[in-house]
Amino acid sequence: MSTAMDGSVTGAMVQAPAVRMEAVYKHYGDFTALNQIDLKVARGEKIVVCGPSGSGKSTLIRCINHIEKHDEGLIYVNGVELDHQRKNIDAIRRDTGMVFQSFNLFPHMTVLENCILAPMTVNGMSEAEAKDLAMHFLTKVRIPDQAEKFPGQLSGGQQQRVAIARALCMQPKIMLFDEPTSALDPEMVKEVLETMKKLAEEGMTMMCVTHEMGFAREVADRIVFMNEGKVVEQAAPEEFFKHPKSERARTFLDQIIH
Ligand SMILES: Nc1ncnc2c1ncn2[C@@H]1O[C@H](COP(=O)(O)OP(=O)(O)OP(=O)(O)O)[C@@H](O)[C@H]1O
Repeated sequence: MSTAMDGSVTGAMVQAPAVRMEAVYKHYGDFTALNQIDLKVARGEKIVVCGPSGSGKSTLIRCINHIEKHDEGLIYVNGVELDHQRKNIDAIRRDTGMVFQSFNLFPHMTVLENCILAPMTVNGMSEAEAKDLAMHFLTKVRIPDQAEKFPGQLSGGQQQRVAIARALCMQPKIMLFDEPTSALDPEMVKEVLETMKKLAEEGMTMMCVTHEMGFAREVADRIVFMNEGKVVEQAAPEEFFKHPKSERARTFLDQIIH
């Protein structure tokens, strides 16, 4: 089986892509934040979404698990349509783990309580099962010893790893990251990127909005470059960094790569 640049899969077994967006628009009043987005992400693919501030990167990610509602076009997650009647929203949310810049942990709950909440309330797991699962993922992100602490007692990097573990506890098929390291002190960035890299190596489908171009080079199968609500170009990292096609991508890369 092989993956084409547009995210389609060729070979014996044809599966629906992890994400398919067709002519997607998102408007805020008169402002068009997403302007005719056509994008496919194959299962197992790692996509880095980059582009200037305000280009629509967060909006794109947020539309995929319906934190934002797209206005026009079609979005499918693992072949299931994200319909405006919201019939499939719960299933799609379960399939898409989301990690935000600001961690979004409940401050009054311990790390473990943060991690077991959704598996128990949404997936109907018993407390014992949910705790086992949470400890498994807290071990994976290398902070099992922090399980009884409150988020405020942890470093930013540790809080973000809790957020990743919490998302993994829902056993998602796709992980969506929205600038997961941009609120962190520089020394914390590496540990979060290492965690993400490990997930990538294990075959997780990932879409990451990030300015971490070293991570993009190393981990991404494809870079999606956005400007003014559009996907302006997409290419494998070596191609994108060496030969960006658009003037806007060249300027962007000049600004962020020193
Ligand atoms: N809730 C909202 N109401 C109105 N405008 C919004 C809203 N959310 C986003 N926008 C606008 O949509 C545009 C795209 O925003 P978005 O956050 O997706 O950009 P971005 O590329 O992720 O930017 P950044 O890199 O600065 O986070 C911006 O101009 C932003 O001001």
